[in-house]
Amino acid sequence: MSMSLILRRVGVGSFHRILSVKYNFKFLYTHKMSEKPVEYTHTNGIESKTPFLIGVAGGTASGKSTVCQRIMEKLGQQQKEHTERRVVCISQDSFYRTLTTAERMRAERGQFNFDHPDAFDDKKLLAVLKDILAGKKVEVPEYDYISNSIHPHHSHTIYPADVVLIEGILVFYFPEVRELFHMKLFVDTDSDTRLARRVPRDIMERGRDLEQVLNQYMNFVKPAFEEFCLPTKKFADVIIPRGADNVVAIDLIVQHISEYLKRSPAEKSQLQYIGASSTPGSPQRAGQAGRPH
Ligand SMILES: Nc1ncnc2c1ncn2[C@@H]1O[C@H](COP(=O)(O)OP(=O)(O)O)[C@@H](O)[C@H]1O
Ligand SMILES: O=c1ccn([C@@H]2O[C@H](COP(=O)(O)O)[C@@H](O)[C@H]2O)c(=O)[nH]1
Repeated sequence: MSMSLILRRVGVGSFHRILSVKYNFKFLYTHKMSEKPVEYTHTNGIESKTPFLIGVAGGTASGKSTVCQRIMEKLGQQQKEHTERRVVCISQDSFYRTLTTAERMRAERGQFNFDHPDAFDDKKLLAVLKDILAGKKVEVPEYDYISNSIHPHHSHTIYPADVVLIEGILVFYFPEVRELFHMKLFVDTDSDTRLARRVPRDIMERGRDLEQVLNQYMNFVKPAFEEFCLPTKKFADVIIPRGADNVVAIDLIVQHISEYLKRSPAEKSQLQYIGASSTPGSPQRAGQAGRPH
């Protein structure tokens, strides 16, 4: 079923309760020619493709990873060997920068702000995304939340794929990174729910105690969400209320990706309309006001 047919069946009114789509729904199903030519690169004499890059932002514990996992599952990608996957997912947390000794000591006491843009190595993230767009195989570090640092021995090899999802609290914060995305999703889960999910997750999976989690949340996570993450919601093309609970929204996104995967390479290159071209504040739209968040 095509996206336009789904829209007609669901009805535009109901659709807006399922997810919010910026400007108009056309973005999801209009085949607009890319303003940037799609680059075909050659690695070892093999033509490789430019993948469709999807940014997934949202507050901590909003369900970004779970939404990406659901998308991968519904597309039957989780069961595949890594080398065979057509859709892959990367976390921005893999791009936390290495802390100085003093910062590491503050982090151990829960006094380092991991929610501030300065905590990330945005240049490295940008370089890796550019390599991915160039069709290269890349190594992505694994982040260890217990030692608050990149794991010294573990990394993930990301093989060239058709669709790459990048999820993280600040993936829309850095303009150069933001402009690389062909589609931007914002997982919009209410903050009480997010805190209620973060507390058990950080205690069970990230080695924290209750007092530490609540102090970090009040001192850093909540203020930084309001200052740095929430304002980036205006850059999203699609807003997903309630995260992974929003099965209809996830199914619509899955449908869009499946249709993309069925296309020939030439059709794909035409479908790679540039998300940045519809982004308020991007060079192409300088002077136009962004939608308030
Ligand atoms: N819809 C949901 N219902 C219940 N628990 C959820 C839901 N979505 C996520 N969670 C749980 O909440 C925590 C945070 O979810 P996660 O997807 O890791 O969020 P994020 O990637 O945004 O930090 C995890 O423990 C996850 O299992
Ligand atoms: O060493 C660290 C690194 C990060 N955090 C917190 O993690 C979240 C981002 O991850 P989500 O999966 O999106 O929740 C961020 O809010 C940091 O506060 C950490 O606690 N320790």
